Amino acid sequence: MSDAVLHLKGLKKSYNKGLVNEVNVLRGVDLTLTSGEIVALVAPSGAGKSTLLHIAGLLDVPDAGTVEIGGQLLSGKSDRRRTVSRRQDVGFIYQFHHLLPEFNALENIVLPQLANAVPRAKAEDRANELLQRVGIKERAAHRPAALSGGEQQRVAFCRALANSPRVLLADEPTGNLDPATSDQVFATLMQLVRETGLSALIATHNMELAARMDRILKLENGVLVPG
Ligand SMILES: Nc1ncnc2c1ncn2[C@@H]1O[C@H](COP(=O)(O)OP(=O)(O)OP(=O)(O)O)[C@@H](O)[C@H]1O
Repeated sequence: MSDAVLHLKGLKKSYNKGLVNEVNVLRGVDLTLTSGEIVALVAPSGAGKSTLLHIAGLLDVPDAGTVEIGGQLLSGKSDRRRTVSRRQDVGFIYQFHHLLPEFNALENIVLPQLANAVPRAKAEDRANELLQRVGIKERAAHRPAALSGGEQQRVAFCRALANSPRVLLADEPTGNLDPATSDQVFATLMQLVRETGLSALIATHNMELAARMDRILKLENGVLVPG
C-alpha cells in the first residue's frame, strides 16, 4: 500500500525458547498503519501488547517477520541503523511519564531534539510551540514533580512528538490518571495527533477511548483481529 507508514508482516516472538515455560507471544502479526490513521490496540494483560509495541518501535527484534517504517525495511538492520530510525521516526508514550526529574518541562522536550542534532534555539521554539498546543505553556519552567499527573502526561506527549516522528506508539497513555483527567488528556492527545497528521497505534484497556479512534484491533492468541 503506497501510503503505509508502518507495515508489520508476519511478526513472531517467543520467550524462553526450547524451555518448558516457552511462551509464543506473537504468532504472525500483520498490521498496516496508513498516513494519519489512529488505531486502538486492545489486549488483555499479558497478551503481548508491550512486546508488539517494542518490536514496532524498533526497541526489540522479532524472531520472524518484518518491520517497515515509511517504506524502509528496518527489521534485520544493525542496532545503530534502528536507533537512528527510532529517534527520527518513532515517538513513544508510556503509562507513566518517564520524564527526567532533574530537568524542567521545556528541557525534557528539548533534549531528544538535541540528540537528533537540532540546534538548541530551534529545539526550544519547537518545545514552546508544543507546550502551547497542549495548553500548558506557562508550566515550561516547572520540573515534573511540580506538575499534576495530567500535566506530566501532556509534557510526555510533547516530548514524543518533538522530533516530528512518522509513527506514535502509546502504551496506556492515560492509564495512570483518574477518569475525568484521563478523558481530557486523551482528547488533547487525539487533537494533537490529528493536527500533526501522525499515524498512531495506541494501546488501551478502555473501550470508550478505543471507540474514539479510527479502528480497533485486538491482540488475541498472538494475532491481530478486528475489534
Ligand atoms: N523478557 C521476557 N522473558 C520471558 N517472558 C517474557 C519476557 N517479556 C515478556 N514475557 C512474557 O510474554 C508475555 C507477554 O508480555 P507483554 O509484556 O508483551 O504483555 P502485555 O500485553 O504488555 O501485558 P501488560 O498489559 O500486563 O503489560 C507475558 O506472558 C510475559 O510474561
